[in-house]
Amino acid sequence: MGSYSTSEVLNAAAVGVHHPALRLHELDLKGSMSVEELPTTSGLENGHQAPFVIGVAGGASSGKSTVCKMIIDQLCDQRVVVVTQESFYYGLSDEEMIHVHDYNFDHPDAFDTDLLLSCMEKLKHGKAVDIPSYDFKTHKSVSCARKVNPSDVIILEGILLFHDSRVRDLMNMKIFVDTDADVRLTRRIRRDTIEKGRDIIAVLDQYSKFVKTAFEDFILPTKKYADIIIPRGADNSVAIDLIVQHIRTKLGQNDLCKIHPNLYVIQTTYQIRGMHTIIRDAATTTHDFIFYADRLIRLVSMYKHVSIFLFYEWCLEFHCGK
Ligand SMILES: Nc1ncnc2c1ncn2[C@@H]1O[C@H](COP(=O)(O)OP(=O)(O)O)[C@@H](O)[C@H]1O
Ligand SMILES: Nc1ccn([C@@H]2O[C@H](COP(=O)(O)O)[C@@H](O)[C@H]2O)c(=O)n1
Repeated sequence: MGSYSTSEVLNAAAVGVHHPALRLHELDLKGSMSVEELPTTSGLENGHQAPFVIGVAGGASSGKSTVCKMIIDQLCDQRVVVVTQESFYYGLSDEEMIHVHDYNFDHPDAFDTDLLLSCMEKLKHGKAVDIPSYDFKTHKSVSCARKVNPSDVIILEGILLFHDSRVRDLMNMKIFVDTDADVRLTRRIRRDTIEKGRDIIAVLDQYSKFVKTAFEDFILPTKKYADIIIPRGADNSVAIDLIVQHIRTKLGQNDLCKIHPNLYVIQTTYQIRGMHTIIRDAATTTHDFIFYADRLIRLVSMYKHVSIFLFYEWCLEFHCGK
């Protein structure tokens, strides 16, 4: 990597937030990189701009909704909608209601993930959808669904959002809110007793029987899928500022695409950021500059949807008869 230490390139690429997705193998800039793999921000193929989808997962009462609210407040000039995973809880049957204390609301099977996927598919394609409303008192969906209109940004929030790969694949950015277990439990007791009117013994029973185990078995293992981990949740305003900054950059690119319909913006990857860092550095050797500049130009000129270079077939006949 020429005269660059790993930490220099890492510093240039990382944005300051704990970023588990940044791995050394991604900095193998000279390795093969398929142009086909590079997405663009242009949504021209289907005539509308695909929304920027953010997934926010983490334990119950970790502060997910509060983090979402802070992001929305800062993105005040954008159309943002929040879709919560809890809207997709299966309603309990009469039989299940009798044994409600034995029902595991923290298991992946408690959610109608197929319905969530179909709602998200519609939203992603610019269609309004009816999102079910869930009642934590009756443990059932209520009849008045919530109409959600297509937006620039969709925030998907819920404890088990990173569990199913089909749901993860919908997301442009995955955030895990990482709050200590004792803080989560304290907040849960306060919320469930005061806001949901539940009995404290039942809250503690549910926690030790299902919530704690499900966190360890299903939620914590999905932390590895996160692009960004926010320690301390909403208290971490630095992380939230950086996330909002990143979203603004992405949305800015979408805006450019709206103004210039023939503009394709190749989405930044760590490889691209690393190459930019290298070619901008005055200490870069001529050889490295040519190598990385060439790679960057190739990415632009070879992109499968960008027909900026027209090719004509010519048949040349030489005097010698060839
Ligand atoms: N940083 C914080 N400091 C104090 N209380 C908080 C903080 N973040 C969240 N809370 C409170 O904790 C409870 C759970 O937070 P919430 O954002 O709803 O978590 P989640 O969506 O993960 O269940 C709420 O009553 C909320 O007001
Ligand atoms: N009828 C229900 C449904 C869910 N829960 C609990 O809610 C928690 C998830 O919600 P957050 O807002 O905290 O993410 C989860 O731990 C379920 O146990 C419930 O108690 N009753």
